[in-house]
Amino acid sequence: MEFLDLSQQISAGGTVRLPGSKSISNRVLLLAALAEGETEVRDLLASDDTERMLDALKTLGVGVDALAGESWRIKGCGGRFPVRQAELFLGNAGTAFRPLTAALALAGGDYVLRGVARMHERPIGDLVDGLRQLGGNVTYLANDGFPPLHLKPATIRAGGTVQVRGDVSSQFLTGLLMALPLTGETATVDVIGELISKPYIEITLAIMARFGVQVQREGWQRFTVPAGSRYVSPGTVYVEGDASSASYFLALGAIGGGPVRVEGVGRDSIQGDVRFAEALAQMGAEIEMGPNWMAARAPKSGLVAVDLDCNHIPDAAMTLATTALFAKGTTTLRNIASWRVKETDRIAAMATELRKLGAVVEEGEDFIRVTPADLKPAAIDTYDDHRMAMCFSLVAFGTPLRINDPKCVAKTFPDYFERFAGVTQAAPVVAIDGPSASGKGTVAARVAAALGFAYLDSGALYRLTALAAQRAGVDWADEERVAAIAAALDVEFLENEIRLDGQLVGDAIRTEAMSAGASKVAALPAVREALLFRQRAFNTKPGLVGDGRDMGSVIFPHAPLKVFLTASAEVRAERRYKQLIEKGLSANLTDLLLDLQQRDERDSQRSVAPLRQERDAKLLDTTGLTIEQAVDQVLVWSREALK
Ligand SMILES: Nc1ncnc2c1ncn2[C@@H]1O[C@H](COP(=O)(O)OP(=O)(O)O)[C@@H](O)[C@H]1O
Ligand SMILES: Nc1ccn([C@@H]2O[C@H](COP(=O)(O)OP(=O)(O)O)[C@@H](O)[C@H]2O)c(=O)n1
Repeated sequence: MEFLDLSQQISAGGTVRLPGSKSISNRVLLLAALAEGETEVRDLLASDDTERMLDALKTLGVGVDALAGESWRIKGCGGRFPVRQAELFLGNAGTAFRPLTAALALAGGDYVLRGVARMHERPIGDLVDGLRQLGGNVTYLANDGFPPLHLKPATIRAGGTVQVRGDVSSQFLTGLLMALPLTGETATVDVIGELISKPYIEITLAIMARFGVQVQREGWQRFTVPAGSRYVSPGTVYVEGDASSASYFLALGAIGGGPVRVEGVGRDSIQGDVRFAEALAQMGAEIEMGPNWMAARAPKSGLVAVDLDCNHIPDAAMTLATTALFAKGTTTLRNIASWRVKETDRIAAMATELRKLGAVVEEGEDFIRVTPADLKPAAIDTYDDHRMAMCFSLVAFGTPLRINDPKCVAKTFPDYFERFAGVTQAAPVVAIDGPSASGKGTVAARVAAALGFAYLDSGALYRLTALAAQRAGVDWADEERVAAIAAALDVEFLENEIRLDGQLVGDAIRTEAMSAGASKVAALPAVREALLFRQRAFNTKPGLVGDGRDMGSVIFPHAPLKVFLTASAEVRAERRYKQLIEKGLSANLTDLLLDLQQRDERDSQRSVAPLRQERDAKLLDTTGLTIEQAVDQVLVWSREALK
């Protein structure tokens, strides 16, 4: 599985131009297709969900032309799709599936609508019931109440009243409302139960109005589409930036110092999720807003927990769940039952993954309660849910972490992690690589102490793996079993000692036998893979000095300073000889030189992460240098690079 490892972050600040809103993009595309006349849609969101809608419209015979940038020209079909029989695949795009179901059921053709497996688990029965009340001929192709669906031509009962439940997904009401003008008659929708996510209905009504259809609304219970309503292109439509996407960056500002400014949505937005900013303000964040922008910064006294009804911001509320990890006290997010029928069961997913990090979480049918704790590194699963991936990126302010399947963000925000990197600053790494006994460990430990950084002796992990394998009677060449041992190593790095399975092993791993064993197990790709995240998890604040063979090439490729430390083989053999003798271990200079040359050869020639000087690494030959001189040089470079 693909993954993305995030280092611990130190600060956040800067400006992000947001991608277009998903909710607005897909509504505008559908209404532009149903309208009379051509519509130019500017700043459309480029993502999986909008691609599903664009593909569907093309399949239905609607003229769809890509213009420069993220602009599209849609040739409206005046309420009648040219293609009368088609099979559509809509992925996991709820904002495409629900409204298209409604529009196509009333459009009088023969259509099959399918999605990915998760889409087939997301309820649609309430919408289908509404469409059947109008005479729509809709059949379930698998399970009752769920996609896939077969829509057949039907005689639509014009006029009258349709009842639809409002407490499962507001997208049912959105779908019905957008489709009703196709009947040409007066139609009224009565909402049964409390209508959730009302701000999304406001978006629907605002966009319908933009295309010339005024819905009359009595509270949130009754909506009437007048007879003779028809969609007419307004010419050009600009899609606002995505307010849900804004939530991650505002939260970054609130957690990481800020200010982080988002452009594309602001005070004048029609999206309900802009009210996420109010929730963040309640947590103490300092919020500023203009017509088309918002900015957040951290409060001096720190964020505080909230107890909040989140019905009006169901998507952005997820961002509060991970922001809560940085707030004092226990945060409770209420009235979020709709999370359970989204891309995944978001309450369950959120609780499971937060617990992996050490947070204390309580979940109920329609709420989640999060109490912060000392966060520990973990690999976070994202459940093919873009928002899970984006929410958990915030956790990097508390601990390094791994995000599994990070590309799921493509649903709404394909370059999210690049933008994230653009406004955050990671804890820096000084990467020191080089051959055996070049002085890496000595120099790295002293540089770390001088900078106040943590120190990673990566070679020790390979030595520990070799020792643990030997103790378990596992051959150093048995890749699978050695990798399993590496993955499960129970290690504790103390000030000047190392514990393996509770026992002190500082000297046991330094013997020449273990040097040879380490270099053998280090050549096994599965072993290196197993130790990858464990090493990256050392990248905490304020920073890290790591030494080894692949610190700069594989483990920390973005390290602001990479040093390649070396010395002549003879000098290195002498150094190692002295080191061993001082430790009271036996040693033979000739054997040491030979062994070291063999190890250099094996480390340089292996297929994975071979020892070599990276192009962006600075070379330091310590053959004629004292330790102090070597340390001073690396410190000079560090101060330059970390400025
Ligand atoms: N100029 C120098 N720089 C670093 N170490 C040196 C230097 N001169 C001698 N040494 C000694 O060399 C030995 C090997 O260094 P070490 O840090 O263990 O190397 P490595 O981690 O590269 O295997 C140590 O005993 C160290 O004190
Ligand atoms: N990042 C690293 C560190 C060590 N190693 C391997 O582990 C062995 C022991 O590493 P070490 O740094 O403790 O060895 P010395 O340089 O101290 O001799 C090396 O010979 C390498 O084969 C590696 O492959 N990658």
